[in-house]
Amino acid sequence: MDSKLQGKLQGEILVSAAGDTVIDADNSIPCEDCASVLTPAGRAAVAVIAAKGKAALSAIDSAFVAANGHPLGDQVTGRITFGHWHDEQGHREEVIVCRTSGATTEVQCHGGPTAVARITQQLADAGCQIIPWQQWLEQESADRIAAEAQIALANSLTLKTSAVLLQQDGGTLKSEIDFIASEIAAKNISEALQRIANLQARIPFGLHLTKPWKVVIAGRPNVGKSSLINALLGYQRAIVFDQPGTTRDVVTATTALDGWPVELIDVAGLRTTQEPLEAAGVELARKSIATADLVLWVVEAGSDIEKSVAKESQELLGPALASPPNNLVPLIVANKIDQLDGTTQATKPELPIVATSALTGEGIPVLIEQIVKRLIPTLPKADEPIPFTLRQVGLLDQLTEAIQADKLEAAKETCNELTVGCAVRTSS
Ligand SMILES: Nc1nc2c(ncn2[C@@H]2O[C@H](COP(=O)(O)OP(=O)(O)OP(=O)(O)O)[C@@H](O)[C@H]2O)c(=O)[nH]1
Ligand SMILES: [Mg+2]
Repeated sequence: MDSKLQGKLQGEILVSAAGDTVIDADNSIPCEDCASVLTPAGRAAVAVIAAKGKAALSAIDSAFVAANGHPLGDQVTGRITFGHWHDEQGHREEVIVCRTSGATTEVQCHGGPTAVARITQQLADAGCQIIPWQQWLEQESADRIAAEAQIALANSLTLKTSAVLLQQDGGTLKSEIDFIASEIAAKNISEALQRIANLQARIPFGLHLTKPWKVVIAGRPNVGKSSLINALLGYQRAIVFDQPGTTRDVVTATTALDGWPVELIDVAGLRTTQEPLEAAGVELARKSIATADLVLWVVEAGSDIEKSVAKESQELLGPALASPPNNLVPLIVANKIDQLDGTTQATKPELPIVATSALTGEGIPVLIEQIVKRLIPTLPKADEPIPFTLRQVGLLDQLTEAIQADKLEAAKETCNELTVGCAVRTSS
């Protein structure tokens, strides 16, 4: 597995673009009396609070007065009931309550934070543990992968990433793991290992379904990096100025390229400088490059691009760029092609270079195409199973190790752990 993923597995909790803690916390610890706000925080029209357990249900029963006059216990399961929520200070609020199953009840109230806080506080005072919505989803699920897909969907950034996650929510990944488990049971070990390897090859793609790919736009000062980020975004995000050393801070913007979420990162032009502020910018630029999924190395279009690219990549990025791991081989962009005359165009370099003009927009569609090709070299087919959480990644590694060590019972248990949700575990 690549070292970046390994680092993440050792304790980092994935954070979505919205800054929300998402899919890799261990949400499987069951709680008896608990409640959770299932709708996002904010001034939404309606909030949904789900609760389960004896303490929760008796707290709802004493605060909720149904318009049909029946107590909560007599309300029909699966049918919504209009009524009022009362608190100890005598406040009254219109709510809809639904017993969604024998054990769980949903309260739908006004979506403002005060209404939500009042109801959850009453539930907490009655002894209910208030848990995050991700934990609620996992606890209530019979299929752990479907719960993870639903959590990931809330953090999905584009229609394309959502479509892939919906596919996994619908059972594609679970069916594959179940099939692998049956192959292990039948002792078809090489087939099982091959299928696990196929899943593992799709991990880098899967983990980016909830986290944009990072693309750093790097190069010498004044080559048009900031102009390119603006051209790719379609609006003026970064300051452009005809003076080398304009960009100092790291400027980021999230967009979709061909429907895939990408964080574009514009940085200071790389050069040796004695000016402390610019040197700080160059240092930040190097740090961004080190964590990128792809680096665009921008040069000014001209007759001796090959020479300048080779020289620059050695001087400015050092051996890391000259012989990097695959994903950091930079994509060379020759910008300002509008300045080339007929002679220099005729001697365009042999290197695989994308020629652009940030000024006129020429070459930008090709650049987008090439970026996407580099980020997603093989696009999985619509119905392919794709692992998309660090928990799944870790368990797939564990599964391979168990099979290779001929510990087939442990391997079957790992398959079970991958797929079976908390609701089944706690009931069995
Ligand atoms: N003719 C032409 N000029 C361009 C093009 N792209 C950028 N420029 C000009 O080049 C100058 C520098 O552009 P920037 O985008 O600020 O360059 P940069 O690489 O971000 O520069 P630093 O932030 O200083 O590293 C500006 O005057 C731009 O208008 C282009 O494609 N064609
Ligand atoms: Mg700039």
